[in-house]
Amino acid sequence: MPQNNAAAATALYDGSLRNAGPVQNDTGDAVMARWLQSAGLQHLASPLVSTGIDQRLLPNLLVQGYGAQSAEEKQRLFKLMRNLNFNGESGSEVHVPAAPSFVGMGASDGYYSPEFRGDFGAGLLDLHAIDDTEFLSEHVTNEPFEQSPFVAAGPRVFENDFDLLNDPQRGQQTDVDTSGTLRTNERETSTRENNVAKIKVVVRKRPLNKKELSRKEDDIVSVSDNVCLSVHEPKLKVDLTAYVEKHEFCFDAVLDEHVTNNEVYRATVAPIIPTIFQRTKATCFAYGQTGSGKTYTMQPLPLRAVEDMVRLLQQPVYANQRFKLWLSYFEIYGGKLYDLLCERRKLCMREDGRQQVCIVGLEEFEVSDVQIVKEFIERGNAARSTGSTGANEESSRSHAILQLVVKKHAEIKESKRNSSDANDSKSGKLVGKMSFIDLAGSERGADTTDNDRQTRIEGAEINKSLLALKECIRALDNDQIHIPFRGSKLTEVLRDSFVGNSRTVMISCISPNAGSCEHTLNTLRYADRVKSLSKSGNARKDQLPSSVTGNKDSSSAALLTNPVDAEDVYELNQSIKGLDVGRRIGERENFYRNPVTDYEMPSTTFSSNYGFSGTEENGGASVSGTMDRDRLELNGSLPSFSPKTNYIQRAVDPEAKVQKASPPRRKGSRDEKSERLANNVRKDGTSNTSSSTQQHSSGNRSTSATKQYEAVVLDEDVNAILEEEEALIAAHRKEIEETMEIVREEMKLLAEVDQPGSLVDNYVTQLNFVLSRKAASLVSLQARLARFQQRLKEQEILSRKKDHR
Ligand SMILES: Nc1ncnc2c1ncn2[C@@H]1O[C@H](COP(=O)(O)OP(=O)(O)OP(=O)(O)O)[C@@H](O)[C@H]1O
Repeated sequence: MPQNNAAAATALYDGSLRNAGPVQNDTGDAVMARWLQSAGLQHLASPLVSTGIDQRLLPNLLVQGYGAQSAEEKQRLFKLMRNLNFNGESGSEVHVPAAPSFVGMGASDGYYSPEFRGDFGAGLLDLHAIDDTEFLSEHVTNEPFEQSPFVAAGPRVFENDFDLLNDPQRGQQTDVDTSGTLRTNERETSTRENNVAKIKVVVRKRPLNKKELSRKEDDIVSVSDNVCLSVHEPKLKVDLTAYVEKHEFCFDAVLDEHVTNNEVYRATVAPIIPTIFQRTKATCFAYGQTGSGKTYTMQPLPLRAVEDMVRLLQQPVYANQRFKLWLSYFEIYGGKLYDLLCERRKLCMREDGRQQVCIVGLEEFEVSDVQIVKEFIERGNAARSTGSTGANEESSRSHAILQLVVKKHAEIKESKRNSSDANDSKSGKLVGKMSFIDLAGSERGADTTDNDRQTRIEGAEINKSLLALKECIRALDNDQIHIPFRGSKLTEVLRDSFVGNSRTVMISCISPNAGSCEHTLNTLRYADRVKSLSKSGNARKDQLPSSVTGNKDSSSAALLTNPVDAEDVYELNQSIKGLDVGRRIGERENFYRNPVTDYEMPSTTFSSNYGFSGTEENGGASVSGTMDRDRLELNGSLPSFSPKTNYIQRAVDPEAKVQKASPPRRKGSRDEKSERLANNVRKDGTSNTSSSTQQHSSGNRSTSATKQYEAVVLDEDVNAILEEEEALIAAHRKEIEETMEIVREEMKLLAEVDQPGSLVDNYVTQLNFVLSRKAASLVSLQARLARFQQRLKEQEILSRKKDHR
């Protein structure tokens, strides 16, 4: 039967689209009947045959309601037509109904046959994809993934993105082969592979842990269905009456504390795996505060992925093409790369001529079974940089990246014939890549109990990379030509996952206890921004019932109303706050020195900047009406935001920073920044006079501006220190090389002077020259060292001053 399906598809396709005349012979009828049968629509075959209706009229049947009665039948018929590419061919004759809400996909995305679809649709900056990967056969037969019990429990959860993989109805469209394994028809498989959303945001809530239970902490996160959750924030009124503020969020999926790691895999990574064999570069990462379950969530995913990938590799279509799976595991710590599977060897990142990211020295290991992968992961984890935080004894201080790469290897015979291909055959040609990233705890940067310089620098790096990551994901999903991957080492490393045919899954991990409320909210807001600002996210949110939208958390709701403006101003704050690396500041209206908070604007700050009235005493729902009106008014005055946008572009866009490459301590640069900041604050003050909260906080504005300015300066310092540190180390290396060269020259001089009859004058002159060079080199290094020491002291004083305020 599977072969029959393929044959039927081809025959019908050929018959209906390529032949000029209709296919009305017996073979055509039989093919049609079989094809309809494959979609569970066999009962439509007989009337068609008996009436001699031409298949080319099939599209019109949908319009006329011929035969297909139920909505489900019509949908199946429609899918069938799309698979046969009737739409692409028949032009105006065909009625194309509105796509059934495939979030993030155009109505026709991924549904045309290879001939019409072209090269996997529009990719972002798809410059290297074609050069660097093999063009693979679209006709791939895959084993489908197991139906998730989780999905079954909530059938609507993944209906938009993952439905075809998890659709129980698919049983009717698949056939069982002799070995008992499920096989899908080829065309449907390739269609499905392109139907996985470009970005998926999933939230996972962990259960209360022992400590939290012993402290009798409340679980403040309730998962209402599999896509929405509520955070019940305990609050106090001014008169100390307790009340609860409810924040609602909706995502592509919300996984509660009962969901197992297997189910997490099926909801997140499983649907992407087949696409890796189709030239896709995918990224899955976990985000959240320390101790929220990122590592717990991320660690099993590669194992499950390898299981499925190995199964796919064994399929003849891939085995015949000599596809192999390779694993590497490295970490980014303090902006530097270390190989976790090679004694933490320091790695260098380079770009080749085609801007392809290449991590020099990174060891890749071929893997063919899960057990080996398990061992590699354990080995890598043991080498990972961890430290203790209040919330987690084994807190990650680095971003760990595990990559599974599918490569196509040339035949040995071929490589012998053409020796220039020898290297290729050894390393293989990249087909697709799956990167798993266990991000450092998002609050690492403001570990208030341990705020030494090293921790602050670590925190600044973490903040920078999280902000850059969000920027890249947004750019990716909005089909922006410019992807700001230079924003951090993390995004630079993932550069090739942000171009071409890519997929991203973000798993936001949250802790349910009341004590983590603020962090939980900030994690959810970060996730919300990643999702809601994307095209697909907007589409989804637009469909939300107004009650949900109205109840949404204020900042999220603001973004729904006008994502661009709100985001721009939000980014202004983030660009300032995200750069902050010191201890938490007490005043509530100012940003906190906490990286989680660094990605979120406290509601009062938000209100003060925008004239929104989300005060503490108002629940999200009760203020939403006024807030929306205010926002709409604000949205009407777009031009007033442009200076901020300019600032944001300069402050956030790391490429702009790189291009300017101005010395960080240049006075002019600080003055410029200060001026811009002051302008922004002035703008805020003049454009948002309607808000009560703004009035409330206006008295603090100048202090706030000063602190924001200080934060920018502090960040500049941290960045400068990191740059100078690199430069110092490089200079030291160079100095050693020079010294060695000089020593060699000295030895040569000694050897010469020892020769009988040598000229001592010559020796003295040359030695003098050599020693001067040696001294100059040392003095230069010492000067650099002294400057660096001074910078460290300045930074220390600056941050202490800030801490004491
Ligand atoms: N869904 C869950 N079910 C059961 N236990 C969990 C779950 N999520 C996390 N845990 C437990 O919570 C603790 C902290 O989890 P984990 O180390 O994964 O946090 P993390 O977010 O990676 O922290 P950090 O950023 O500090 O590394 C671990 O002991 C882990 O076993």
